Amino acid sequence: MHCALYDAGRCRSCQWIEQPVSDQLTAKMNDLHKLLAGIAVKEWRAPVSGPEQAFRNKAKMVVSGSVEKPLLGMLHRNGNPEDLTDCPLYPASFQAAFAVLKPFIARAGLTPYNVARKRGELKYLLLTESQLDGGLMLRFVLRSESKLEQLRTALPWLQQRLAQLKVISANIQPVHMAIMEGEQEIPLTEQRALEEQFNGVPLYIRPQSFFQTNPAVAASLYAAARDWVRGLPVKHMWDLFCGVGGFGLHCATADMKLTGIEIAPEAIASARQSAEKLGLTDIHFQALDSTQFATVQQDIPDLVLVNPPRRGIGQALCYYLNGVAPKYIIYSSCNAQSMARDISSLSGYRVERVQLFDMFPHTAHYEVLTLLVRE
Ligand SMILES: C[S@@+](CC[C@H](N)C(=O)[O-])C[C@H]1O[C@@H](n2cnc3c(N)ncnc32)[C@H](O)[C@@H]1O
Ligand code: SF4
Repeated sequence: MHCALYDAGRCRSCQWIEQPVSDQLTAKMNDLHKLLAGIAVKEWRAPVSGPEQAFRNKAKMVVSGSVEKPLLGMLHRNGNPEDLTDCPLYPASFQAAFAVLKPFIARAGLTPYNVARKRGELKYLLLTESQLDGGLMLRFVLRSESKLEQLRTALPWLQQRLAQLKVISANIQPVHMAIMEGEQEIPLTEQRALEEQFNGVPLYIRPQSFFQTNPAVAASLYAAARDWVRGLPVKHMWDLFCGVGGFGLHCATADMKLTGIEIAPEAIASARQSAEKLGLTDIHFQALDSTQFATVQQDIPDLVLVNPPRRGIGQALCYYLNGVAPKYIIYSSCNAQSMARDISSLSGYRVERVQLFDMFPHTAHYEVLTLLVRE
């Protein structure tokens, strides 16, 4: 793929961009084979990839520059700002949105936050698009509430020009140079969630909850998990680290009991909304720590699906699973290294099937779906 910003040395985030995607896939498969070298794998499925560009549904833009001439993009290590509104990973609709957002920042008087001087208000713009209808969610990450009224007053101008904006909120992040988002989220529209749909399954995107950023590949991943689960005698399953419920909602049937566990309450609100829309009643989504939930359960399911953050599921959950021994485990991971470590801590399981999903093209990262069966 070609990226003018990469060629000009202005952004080097896509370190593999110069290699054809087929070579990238080969290198990722080699990496996965190496990480699982000590483990017998019965079936390797062919890797799944999606579009090479315009595949991201989300932009996280650092706002810098001046209020009259804001830049949306990132800061280099030396603190110099870079405008990335032309990044080819975003859909064309984002460029149109950025073109309206820049003058809006000036109209609303949202002075970009200056990291070196610790001054200014607007730190980030977070933009997400639904594939269902092109609806947009926009979040303003602000240093404080001091410009909130100005923002509210100016919003109708923005909404008139970007009719696809459905969900708008302000996130307050008072801490300097800390994680991107703060705890306080202030809704600025009545609509609080953006409706999405993968494979006919309704999903809801909200502020403060994880949502997959490559919708085409994520839809294939969820569909694969659904097909694998439907091929097994599963009447009761857990979806741990479930986020907005994508895996569980795909797998659930009217005669299956599903429990979904996720730490972020906003993600659980989305998952419950989907379950209600699907009319499925034996679905129980709860905002809890996965390990704390699991370790006090008596009713052990046929299948436990896990999709943890990069750190993996951890020793405590592995030991617990060894003890209660569900018949099947499906492990979906964005970090094959921690997944390989966790699998080697699981005893009494054979690896039935492995499939790579190229969720993060042009980088060394990938997603992998693994089915483990009790011996
Ligand atoms: C890789 S995401 C997967 C989300 C979801 N399965 C999906 O497909 O969108 C990992 C999720 O784990 C959640 N998480 C992190 N720590 C957790 C914990 N200790 N217990 C439960 N969920 C946790 C995160 O909030 C995040 O939503
Ligand atoms: S993130 Fe976007 S701008 Fe940066 S190298 Fe990749 S494609 Fe180019």
